[in-house]
Amino acid sequence: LDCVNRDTLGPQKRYLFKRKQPEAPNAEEVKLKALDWGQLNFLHTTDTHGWLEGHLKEKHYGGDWGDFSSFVTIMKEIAAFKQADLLLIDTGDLNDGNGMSDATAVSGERIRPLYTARPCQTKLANLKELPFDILTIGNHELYRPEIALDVYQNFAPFWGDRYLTSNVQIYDPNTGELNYIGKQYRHFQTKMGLNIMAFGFLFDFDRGANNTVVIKMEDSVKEQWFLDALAEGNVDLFLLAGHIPVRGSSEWTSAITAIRAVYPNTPIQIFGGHYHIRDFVAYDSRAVGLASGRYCETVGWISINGLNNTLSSDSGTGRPALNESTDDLRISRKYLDFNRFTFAFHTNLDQFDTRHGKKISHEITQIRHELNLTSIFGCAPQDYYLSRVAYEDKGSLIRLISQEAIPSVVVREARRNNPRIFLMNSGLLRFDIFKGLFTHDDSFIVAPFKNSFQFIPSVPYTIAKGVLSALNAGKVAKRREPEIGSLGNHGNHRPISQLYDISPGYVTYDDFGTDGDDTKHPELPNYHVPNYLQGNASFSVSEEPDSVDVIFIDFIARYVLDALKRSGKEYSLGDIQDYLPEEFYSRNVLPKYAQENWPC
Ligand SMILES: Nc1ccn([C@@H]2O[C@H](COP(=O)(O)O)[C@@H](O)[C@H]2O)c(=O)n1
Ligand SMILES: [Zn+2]
Ligand SMILES: [Zn+2]
Repeated sequence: LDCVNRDTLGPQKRYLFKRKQPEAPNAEEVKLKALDWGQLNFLHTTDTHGWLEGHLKEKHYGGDWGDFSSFVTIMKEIAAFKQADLLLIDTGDLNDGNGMSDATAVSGERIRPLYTARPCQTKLANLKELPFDILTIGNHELYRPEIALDVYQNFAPFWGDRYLTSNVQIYDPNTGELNYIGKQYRHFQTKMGLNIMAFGFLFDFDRGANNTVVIKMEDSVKEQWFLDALAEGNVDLFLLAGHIPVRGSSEWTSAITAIRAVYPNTPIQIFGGHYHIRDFVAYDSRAVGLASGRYCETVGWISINGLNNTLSSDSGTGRPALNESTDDLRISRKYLDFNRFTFAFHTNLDQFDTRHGKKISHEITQIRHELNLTSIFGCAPQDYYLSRVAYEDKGSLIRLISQEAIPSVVVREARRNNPRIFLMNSGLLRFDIFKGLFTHDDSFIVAPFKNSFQFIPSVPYTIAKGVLSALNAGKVAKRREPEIGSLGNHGNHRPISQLYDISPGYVTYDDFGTDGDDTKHPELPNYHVPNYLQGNASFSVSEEPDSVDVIFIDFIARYVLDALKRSGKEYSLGDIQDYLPEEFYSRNVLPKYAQENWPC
């Protein structure tokens, strides 16, 4: 392959037969196990949110998009050698969460091309770097009209029938027509001859920009085009890629029910996302779903054997979807840590870089430089965690933001002495702050959104003091909380049984048990984060002022109105004013706070 550096790759047998443990790059020495390969295999990313530079401050998630490109390219070669299929899937939310994606005029405009980058010509048709087979859209591609348009005009056309938005549409600015952003489905044959019908869905999202439409999934799967697609027949496996949590989502129930009405036994493989966790669910004896985390921390792996009642030569691997099932279908799943050590191990190559992967890594460095991502606002005096410590802890990020940073930097001079409360959704905070340099990049990593501050002046305190609890009891302006058994940002939790001397990380308990994490980490603590937070200024908690200014993030305005009503007073949109005269967004709070409070 032109894109593979033959000097380092060598003949295939060098990496296919000599399985040796590559030298661990640092103290994080772990014993990984070879992956179970099947007839049909998948690698999956989701909710990358611009983290293509990798985690610069956490080595165990330190691989970048170039490393991943090399990994995927070689894994596809290994699949070809094994006469197996390997498909690469992504389930959306490409922007919002990192300087790489958000320090640009239109979020994601510099990172989306890194998905489609094809700087070397290949002799093989369809070999793209990265060679995604199916992608779908996330809610973050739809919040702002210009992002949705960029996806529609540039990203979707590149992928053709690989970019599936079966229930997401956009008004074409040139024709005024309502069109699907991508294609509705793809019916294709794999290299090894498996017939796959793929769809790409978004959860029932109602906050998209005005130029977009999301059709509820229960309606989508009743539409004629969907029924016609099912009627085409000749399907060995349904592949449903969706920006939808795999556990407990009525959206997936609708899709599985619709397919099962026509195909009671055909395997269904779901790839989900949006909750930012690792998870795997068995829906029935031939339908399973995988969620592969977030932020380029995880690469999900699935292998399937027994399709068309044929067990491959590697038929010993995998297990039935349900414990009690006697079905022939054998499935395995793994959550791989996104780092070079993992990629080297599973390609069985110490040097697994392709020329193309190196180019992508190089381009990432260039983009970071161009976007000035390493410029420094200050030095954080300690770590601040979103959910690793309790709210009362001085290392709590949500306490830092709600009690200190916002009250100190979000000030309308004319009302500086008025008692006031600040209300915000915790979902606007995306990641921890680590002690040390706090950079331009970190400011997007922690709080990427351009949400502005609004307020209702002089609300009676008797009403205002009930708003936070009314908000937390009401509709959620955040991703829905996973159910019990699947808590928090860090996956499902279980007692630690097998630990190595490595960094804390994901410890996952899913429908197949506790052996999903490729690297065994000590478990991170995980404290509940309420959906809404409040800070106060110009009065103390023991005081009862007559009235307060109620200041809030515009993203939650309608929920605040609803909560005020439930607390006893009805306000309307007309009562809401901008709090700050100039453009100042939630993403600007920490840079200003760091400049004023965190000297280096
Ligand atoms: N302008 C915005 C947009 C989104 N949010 C928060 O992000 C959550 C969704 O993120 P996922 O990665 O889980 O899709 C959303 O529920 C909000 O909490 C925001 O604060 N401001
Ligand atoms: Zn997301
Ligand atoms: Zn999402």
